[in-house]
Amino acid sequence: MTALSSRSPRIGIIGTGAIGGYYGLMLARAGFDVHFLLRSEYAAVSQHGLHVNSTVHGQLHLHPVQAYACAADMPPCDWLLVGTKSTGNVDLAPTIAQVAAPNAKVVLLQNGLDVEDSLREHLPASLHLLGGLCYIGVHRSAPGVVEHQALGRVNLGYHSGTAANDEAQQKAIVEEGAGLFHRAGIESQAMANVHQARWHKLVWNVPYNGLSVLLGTGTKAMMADESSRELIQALMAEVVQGAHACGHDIPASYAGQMFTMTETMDDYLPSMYHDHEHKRPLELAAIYARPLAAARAAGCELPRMQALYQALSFIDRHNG
Ligand SMILES: NC(=O)C1=CN([C@@H]2O[C@H](COP(=O)(O)OP(=O)(O)OC[C@H]3O[C@@H](n4cnc5c(N)ncnc54)[C@H](OP(=O)(O)O)[C@@H]3O)[C@@H](O)[C@H]2O)C=CC1
Ligand SMILES: CC(C)(CO)C(=O)C(=O)O
Repeated sequence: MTALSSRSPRIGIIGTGAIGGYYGLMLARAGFDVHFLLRSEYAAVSQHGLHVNSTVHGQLHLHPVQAYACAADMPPCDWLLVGTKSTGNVDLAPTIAQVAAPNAKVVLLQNGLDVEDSLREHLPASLHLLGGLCYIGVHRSAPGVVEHQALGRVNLGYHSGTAANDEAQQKAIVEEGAGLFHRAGIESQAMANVHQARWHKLVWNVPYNGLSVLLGTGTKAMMADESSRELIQALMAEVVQGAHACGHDIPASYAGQMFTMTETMDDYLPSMYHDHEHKRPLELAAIYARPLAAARAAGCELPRMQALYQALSFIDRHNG
């Protein structure tokens, strides 16, 4: 097992949107050396800093920000937190490779199944790749401004890299990652199986993300209507069925817990709703196409999820 570095690690945020901005700001406020890669919001963040308006922590401001418009200008980072949408993963590997210190750990803070796969094949073999499951409600309201509505936990699981055959090293890496978040006051759990953890997260994202776009509404209205409640429950049951077919046991009670949790939440617009509003591509491959294909390959058809995916594909193609 390789020894973990004792100096404070340098953290790079690749894609400073709602997720990257929130977690990056929290880590920087905890004293970590955090460097932020931005695209369209570079000028605003360089000038005015990053703002988080949080229902949990109040109004937070980070200024100045170590902000970059170009990956080549960033210093080598030990941990890279990727906060871009999964729709851009195929093109992201050169950017990550440019910023990564030797043996760096790259965490994909994204929703969806196996989002790591398309990136892994283009990354240097020496980099460790982890999945990060964010249980949080955040969105951007203006350049450099993030609204934090609820929650915040990040669950981490090892995906691939040179520790693939060394469970003890994987555990040490994942626990080191969780430790960074803990030091910033953020809940984080190590997950033994990242594929299973991604299926778990889909139980919420499959119904609510897609239906928010299709029905044009947030969770409150969906949870108040008998037809949408039935559809949500049926979609959740299909995700659990798909996970089972792929060899991942999700307890039957888990879907019920997610449903009840959403009933108690304030009205919430999932990230796919915001993507549709802003005419950005929807994360349909990660949240729908890939799980559907995995379930089908295991002999399991998920008809309601398939219908939702087809309707969303139409909407996505006509939203440009
Ligand atoms: N928002 C939420 O509450 C949750 C989101 N997630 C998941 O987290 C992921 C990120 O979502 P979210 O933060 O909401 O998305 P955002 O759209 O808010 O953020 C994405 C950011 O990545 C930037 N970006 C994209 N490509 C590049 C690039 N090549 N170089 C530099 N920057 C780039 C975008 O810049 P630009 O402004 O130029 O487009 C944007 O700032 C998604 O997979 C989502 O499903 C998971 C749980 C909750
Ligand atoms: C539902 C929520 C807010 C918490 O599980 C979430 O994680 C998401 O929007 O993806």
